[in-house]
Amino acid sequence: MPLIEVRGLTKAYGGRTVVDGVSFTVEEGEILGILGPNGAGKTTTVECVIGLRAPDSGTVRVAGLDPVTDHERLTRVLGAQLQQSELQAKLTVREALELYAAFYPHPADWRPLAERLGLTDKLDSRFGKLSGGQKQRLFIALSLIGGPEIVVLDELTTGLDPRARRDTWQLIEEVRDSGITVLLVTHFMEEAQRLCDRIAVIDGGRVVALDTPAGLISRAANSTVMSFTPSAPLDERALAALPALTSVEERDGRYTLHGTDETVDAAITLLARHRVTAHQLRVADATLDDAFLDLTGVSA
Ligand SMILES: Nc1ncnc2c1ncn2[C@@H]1O[C@H](COP(=O)(O)OP(=O)(O)OP(=O)(O)O)[C@@H](O)[C@H]1O
Repeated sequence: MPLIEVRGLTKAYGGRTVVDGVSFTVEEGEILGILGPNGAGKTTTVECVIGLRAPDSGTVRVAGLDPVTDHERLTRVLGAQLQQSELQAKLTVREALELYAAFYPHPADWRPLAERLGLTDKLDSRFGKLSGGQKQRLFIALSLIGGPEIVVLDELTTGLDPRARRDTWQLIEEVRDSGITVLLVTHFMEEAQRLCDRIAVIDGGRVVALDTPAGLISRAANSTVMSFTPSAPLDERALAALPALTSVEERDGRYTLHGTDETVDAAITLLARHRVTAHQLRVADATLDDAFLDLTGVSA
């Protein structure tokens, strides 16, 4: 049985539908990513999963519980870090951990948690004085303190420098490896590709694709990109007739072909037949970014 099950979720604000029949499941032990352009309905969806908002229609079950009517029991199995989480600036890290531990009947010991998250030497620092990365580590600790089976992380690494972001990714992997199921809202393609077992792409309040990162990439219309500078002029008509070619551009004598592996094989054969050398030949796979652009029409 999936740990999270969302079926036909719909939510409107002031008559405007922003989540429109969203369905997905999150299986035990996986990291499911929710990816989508600004205003796609990601946060609203996640707020329904954690019981902060009631759906207009559809059902949400988390570990078999209704997040709205079973909210009390839900907090024992689900921890959350929300977008733009804040704490009082004067609260120390230790005070925050103790305060959150007091919310739960059987909290995890916060000391090893703080140790694991590299917060031990920050226990007496005030929240307002922490760096962005330290704040995020504290929020991860706070989301784990109740000993949850599931954590929901919304835009966890927004605003972090690349180093802090990578450290946070490693922490999330450790959380998953400890057996906790993760629902992750993110804007970052690299983050989604690295961390997520599956990704639900949401656009305009609907799930437009749900697949593994590799599965999404293979759906991109232009799954392979080849570029080269030919040693002699090319027969453009022969190029345009290459199989599975979706576009060809020429700029300052350099050609870029979008297509599939079949296009690349045929282009190489064509060049060889005409005894043309392909200088600075580059062949690259499409990225999750390309797939996202294809699916949503918006660049990440
Ligand atoms: N409380 C609210 N009242 C009215 N409209 C809202 C409210 N919360 C969100 N919206 C609107 O609903 C739409 C979806 O917002 P939501 O925050 O769920 O999207 P998102 O995908 O998380 O966006 P972002 O990536 O920008 O955080 C947006 O157009 C937003 O302006």
